[in-house]
Order: sequence, then C-alpha cells, then structure tokens
Amino acid sequence: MHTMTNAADLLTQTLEQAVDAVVMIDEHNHVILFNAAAERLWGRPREQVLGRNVAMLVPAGIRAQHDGFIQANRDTGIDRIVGSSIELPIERADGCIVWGSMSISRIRMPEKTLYTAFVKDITERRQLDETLKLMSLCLNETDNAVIVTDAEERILHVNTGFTRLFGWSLDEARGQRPQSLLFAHPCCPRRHFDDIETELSLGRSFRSDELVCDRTGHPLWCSMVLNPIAAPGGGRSHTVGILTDITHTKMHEVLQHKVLAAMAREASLTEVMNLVCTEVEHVAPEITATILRVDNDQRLRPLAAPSLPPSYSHALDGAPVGPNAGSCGTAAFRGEPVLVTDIARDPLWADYKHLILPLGRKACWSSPIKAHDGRVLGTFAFYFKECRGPDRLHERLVEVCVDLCALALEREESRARIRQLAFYDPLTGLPNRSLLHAHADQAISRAARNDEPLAVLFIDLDRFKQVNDSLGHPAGDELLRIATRRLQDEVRDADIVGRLSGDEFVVVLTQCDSARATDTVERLLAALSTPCQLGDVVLTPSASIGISLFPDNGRDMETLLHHADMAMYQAKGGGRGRFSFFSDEMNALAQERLALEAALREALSKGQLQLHYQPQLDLESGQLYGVEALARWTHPQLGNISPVRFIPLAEECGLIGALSQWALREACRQLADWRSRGLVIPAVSVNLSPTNFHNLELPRAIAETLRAHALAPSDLTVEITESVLMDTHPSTLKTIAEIHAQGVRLAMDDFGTGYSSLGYLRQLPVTELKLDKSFVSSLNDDHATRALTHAVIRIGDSLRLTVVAEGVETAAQRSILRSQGYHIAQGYLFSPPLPAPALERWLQARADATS
Ligand SMILES: Nc1nc2c(ncn2[C@@H]2O[C@H](COP(=O)(O)O[C@H]3[C@@H](O)[C@H](n4cnc5c(=O)[nH]c(N)nc54)O[C@@H]3COP(=O)(O)O)[C@@H](O)[C@H]2O)c(=O)[nH]1
Repeated sequence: MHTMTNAADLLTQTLEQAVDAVVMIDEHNHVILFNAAAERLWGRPREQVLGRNVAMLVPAGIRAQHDGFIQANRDTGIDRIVGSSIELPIERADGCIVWGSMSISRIRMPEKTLYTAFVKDITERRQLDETLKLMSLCLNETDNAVIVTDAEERILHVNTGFTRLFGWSLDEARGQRPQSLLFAHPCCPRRHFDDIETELSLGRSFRSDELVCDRTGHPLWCSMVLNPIAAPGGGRSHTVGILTDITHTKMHEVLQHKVLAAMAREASLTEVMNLVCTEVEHVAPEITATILRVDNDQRLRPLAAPSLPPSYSHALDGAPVGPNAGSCGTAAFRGEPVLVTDIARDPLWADYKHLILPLGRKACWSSPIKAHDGRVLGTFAFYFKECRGPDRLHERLVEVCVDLCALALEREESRARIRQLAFYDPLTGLPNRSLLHAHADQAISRAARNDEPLAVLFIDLDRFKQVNDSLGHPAGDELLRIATRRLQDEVRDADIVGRLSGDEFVVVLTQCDSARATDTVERLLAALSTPCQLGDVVLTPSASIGISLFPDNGRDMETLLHHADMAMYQAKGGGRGRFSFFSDEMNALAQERLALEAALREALSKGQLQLHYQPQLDLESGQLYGVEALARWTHPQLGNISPVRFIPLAEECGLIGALSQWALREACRQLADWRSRGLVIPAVSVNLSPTNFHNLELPRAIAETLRAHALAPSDLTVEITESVLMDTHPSTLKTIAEIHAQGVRLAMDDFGTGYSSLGYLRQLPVTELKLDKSFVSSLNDDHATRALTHAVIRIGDSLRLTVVAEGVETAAQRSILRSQGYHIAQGYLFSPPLPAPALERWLQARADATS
C-alpha cells in the first residue's frame, strides 16, 4: 500500500513536471488531472478545469461531438483517437489560438476506462512550417530563377523557376558553378566575371542584364541580381541570385535601338534590313531570316537574306505575289502569316522548293509586313533546317521585327515620294530640271574623264500651245506623255531624258558625236511626228530640236543646254520638224542680241528713244486724218536701229510694257503740245504689242495719260495686230474691251496678212482697218490683189469701219485705191514718218501750198 501510494505520488509528480501538457479524464469525461504545462498551454488554472467536462478544452468546432467520439471508443474499442497523434488548435482562455500535437492513451481499469491526453505545444513549429511553406511558394511558384551558391560559388540550391527557365534540374545544377551552366554555350558573348566578384566581395549587390543560354543553347536575355550573404566570421557564406527573363523587352529594346540608330545615321534600306536579320539570327541561331519587299506590280523584291547565298535572292527577284507563291508570296497575297512546316510536301512551295531545299531549309514561316493603312509592304520570313514551326521566342521576334521593318519600309516610301516630288516631273515621270542637271553633270564628268563626246538635245514641240488652246489642257498633257514615251523608246539606257517645262524636253546622248547625234535626232523627229489620237482628233505632232556637242560647244551642262536652246530656236525659225546644230555664228548673234538688249534697256531708261509721226490723209479732201506714231532708236555707236529689230527684242526680254507706256505718254504729250500751239492734228495712233494687253492696268494707264494731257479718248487710236487673236491670255479680250469702252479707237493693223478668219472682226471692237502695205505695193500689176483690196474696202464699208491704206508710194496706187473707194491713205507718197518738228514743217508747207 505504502509502495502503491509512493508510486501514485511519483506518477503524479512526474506528470506534473512533464514538459508537455497532460490532461486525464474519468469515465464521465470529467478532467481529473490537469498538469502545470496544461495550465500554461490553455492559460487556465487547474481549479477552473478539474471536475468539469473535458469538452471545455476542446476546440469550439468539435466540442459538440467530442463526448460522442470518446464514448464510441469506450463502447467499440475501435481506436480512432488512441495511439496516434493529431495536431489541433487550442483555444486559450484569453481567446488566442495555439497549436498542440496530441496523443491519447487509454487506461483500462476493471470498472472504468480513463483517457490521458499528452499535448505538446507546437505553435512555434506550426508557424515555422507555415513560413517555410510560404517561402517555398515564393521561391518556386515564380517565373524568376533563383540560385543559391556557397562561398565557393557552387550551386547549393535552385528553385523550380530556374529549372523551368534554363532546363537544369536541382540535382543537375547542384555543385556546378552558375557560369558553367548559363554562360558556357558558344552563342553567349564572352563574359568576364571579375567585376561581379569584386562587387560581391565588397558585400555589394550586383545587377546587370545578361545574354545567357539555357540547357539547349537557346539564348535568353536575363536581368540578373546577385546578393552576397555575409558569413558570421567575415567574408560571404552564400550568394543568392535572381534571374528574370527579359528576352522580349530586351530584344525589343536592343533591336529597336540598333535599327533606329541605323535609320538615324541614314543607313540604306538594305543595310537596315540586313541588320534586322542578323540580330534576329543572333538571338535565335536556329533560324534563317529573310526580308522581301512587295513592289507596285505585286512582285517580290529581296531586301535581305544575309545567311542565304545571293543566288537564292536573285532567283526570287520578281517572283509574283499570289495564292500559291511559297510562304512569302502567299503571305503577301493573303495579308496574314503563312506557316509551311514541310516545304518538300507543301503545294504552296511546288514552284519554289527546288530553290530552297538544296540549301538545307525545310520549313518556312512568313509574316506580312504591313503599312499603317493595312497595305502589305513586304514579308519577314524565318526558314528552319527542320520540319517545324515557330516557338514562342520566334513569335516574339516576329512581333518586334515586322513593326520595325514596316517603319523602315514606310520611311523609305516617304523618302521615295519626296524624291519623286522633288526630282521628277509629275506629269511625265521624267527627271525634272534639277535631277536632269545632276545626271547630266555626272555624264559630262564621265565623258571628260574618258575623253568621249556627248550631245545635248533641246526639244520643243511645235505648235503645242495651239493643241492646248484648241483641244484643251488634258489633250496637251496627253501629247506630252506620248512625246515622253516616244523619246524614251528611241534612246539608250545610258542616255538621259528630262522635261524642263511646258513642251521643252532635254535629251543627253552619252558617247555621242555629231554623226550619231544626227542619226538619233532624225529617228526622234520621225518618232515624234507619228500621228497620234488625242480624244476624237488624230494629230500629227512635230518638234524642233537644237543640238550642242561636248566639248566643242561647251564643257558644262548650263552652257551646252543654253547653246542647244539657241540651236532649237534656229531650227524653229526654219519651219516645223527640223533640227539644227549649235554654231559659232549663232552664238555671235546671240551675244549681239544680248548686247542689244542691254543697250535698249539703257535707251529706255535714259530716254534715248524717239517717236516719228507719219501723216494719214483723206484722199478726197487732202485733209489730215491723223498721224501714226512710230518708235525710232538711234544708238550712239550702232546708229539707227529699225523697230523691226528692237520691237521683237523688247517683246522677248520683257521691255515691251515700258516701251509701250513710254510711246503712249510721248504721243499724247506731243499731240497736246501741238494743240496747245494751235496745230490741227485730229488724232494720233500708237502701236501696241499683243503682250501689252495682258496687263489689266493698261486701260487705267491710258485713261490717266489722256487725262494728264487733257485729251479726249477719241484723240487716240490704238493699233493692234491680228496676232492678238492668237493670244489666249485670259486678260487680252478684257483689256481691249475696257480700252474701247473708254472711247479710245482701235485699229486693226496689217489687215489681211495674218489670221485668215474674218470672224474676229465680230469679236474685237475695232473701228478702223489698216490695209497692209504688201497689198498696196502689188496693186499696179496684180489683178488678184486688186480684187482683194476691193473686197477689203467692201468689208470695211459694210461693217462701217474706216479703212486706211498703208504704204502708198505711188500716184497710181493712190488712184486705184481712190477708185476702189478708199478714203484714207498713208505712205511715202505723202510723207515718211517724221520727227515732230519736221512734221510741223511738212504741215506748214502743205498749208502754204494750198493757200
Ligand atoms: N509695238 C510697237 N510697234 C512699233 C512701234 N513703232 C513701230 N512699230 C512697228 O514696227 C514695225 C516697223 O515699223 P517702221 O519701221 O516704223 O515701219 C513703219 C513705217 O515706217 C512703214 N511705212 C510707212 N509708209 C511706208 C511706205 O510707203 N512704204 C514702206 N515700204 N513702208 C512704209 O510701215 C510701217 C508702218 O507700220 P504699221 O502701220 O504699224 O504696220 C511696224 O510693224 C510697226 O508697227 C511702237 O512704238 N510699238
């Protein structure tokens, strides 16, 4: 008994001092033992627990069923709870949850069964487990690769992200150096690891973007961060490295940077495209990249294929885009990527496989390169040495590259458009003046270097203006296009054809002497004069051609062109469809003309021109009808220069406006002066050139001049020639109508010599016709002329126009004219044109004679 008591005490003491909580319950599930560790675990003193149902210690979730579980064990003896340990949450008195690992012992006694629970506090371990579990999630359930190395930089651990990214398992990686796994492949750039070691040994983190390779040698761009872990005794115990796959971003960045840099330094399109292919092949060595352009005729034009022999590109050049045109032609046709995994068998490649299979490429994936408006500009293709399709990296590469290629191609298109606008004539597509000069300069330099002759042709279409005026501008444009085609057809590739302006073309014939130039020009004239259909009209065009030769007629394009232009004028002067070589005489004439132009300019500005006046007389009464003012120029050195020479010169060099204004002012001044001195001069006629009527200010200037000299509009007659009618300038008819509306009289000069239609007499408000002196001069001996002069006076009479006969030199002419009904005449018979004082004397002499 004593021994028993001691044993029970011993047991109680032992249980009391146990590290783990001990709870014993009786057959009514009442707690009969609750040791000190249990008090600490549940946070309850034993007084609160002893004698009460153990359910109070059980977690709330199973409290209701708890007694049932124990009773089931008592009744059945089936051990669900005894003999094993379970982990369960424990609700402490303060509401906190701690964790215990519980094992239950069943104590069978004859009359009852007791249970003892041993509960170990595992709260801390549970928390640690939880932390480890989360850490493991962090470590493994990420796309980043994590490496832990020891002090010797040998791998201790890699996460599953590492295995996924690089293909090496933990077992394979353990003990290796990271560089031997990631940087060892030949495709990796050579890397010196000293800088990494320096940083880590100083206890500093190391960060950089690196091109590494996976187990298969596949390159990947990784952002790498290495953190050294300090050892307790100094130095470093571990290094933790994290590598993040930035291939896509980096690829984009690197490719974009390189390609944009190339474009910024004005690299050619071919250079840029080759760069794209080379960079792509560097990232993915298993592919062969090619870029093709689609031209305006929907044909493929190779731009880059740096890893394929040039013969392949040559063979593809000009291949059509279509539904069965290999991967590229089909991709361009469909506007979507085309994958052919087996070129040998795929029908799309039937016509092309013989070109690529011998080069060891078995599959091809081609993607269209599209402009921002959706047009297919080209194709970007990957060829594979195996029958396969693209992987994710390839897809990413294509995504990046097609955008860059589109940018480069669109940029090229814009540049070509700008070049076209800047250097080509939009109507004919021929080089314009600037480009023509640039090409011609090169050709002349080449000719000079090689001591070869060269010819410059200046071509002007005959009567082009009339085509424009009569058939309209679209017909004129079409004629220019036809002429362009004909010129292009007749010259060689090495020759240059350009359009200067309007109907002026220039052809530079390289390696061409005068004999060859003659042959070519004859051919060109024949081609240009072939009849052509312009709308409803069949036209037989023609051209005049001037030729200058290098080096005889000039050593630069400007001189050669100028001389060819002069020769062209010479040719035009000889009639339609002719050609003329430039000559020194021609040049001398041109020089003379230039000198004369300068002298005329000076004469005008210094008031060196004069007006002479020729009287016009009434044949019946002998009364003065009026005087015609005619310009005269006496040059200090050259002497008298005829208006037949200086009036056309003034028209050509733009001086006719100033000259005519001067003539108008001077004639009005003189008339006003005569009148102020009592001389009876009924009116003065002034000659104006067709171009004077382009000036809408002319009516106002005439009105002001008349006003300034207190003259009536009817005191002035403006003489116009029939050629005014050939002038289609929009201002001409308006100006003439305004002058007429003021009351100024209009005379049609040189009547009968020009435009052979009388219809214009209805269009122009003329009041006077001047029969040309050529009719008068042949009146005596030509019956036909007499019939014509008769007809003219009839026309004048019937239209109520005054008819003035010009150039009357003989009494016989006067007599015939009088008999035909002419009333007014002018000519040497009466007086030549005279300076104002001489005219005054002439008038005085006549007056004296009659009185
Ligand atoms: N726009 C301007 N044109 C002008 C001006 N001054 C003259 N001209 C035109 O120049 C052409 C030549 O003129 P010119 O040499 O003066 O010859 C005129 C007369 O001198 C000449 N004439 C007169 N009578 C006779 C004659 O009996 N026989 C003969 N052989 N010639 C004669 O005829 C010319 C008259 O010209 P027009 O009446 O104008 O036809 C000439 O076309 C002038 O118009 C000017 O200031 N502005």
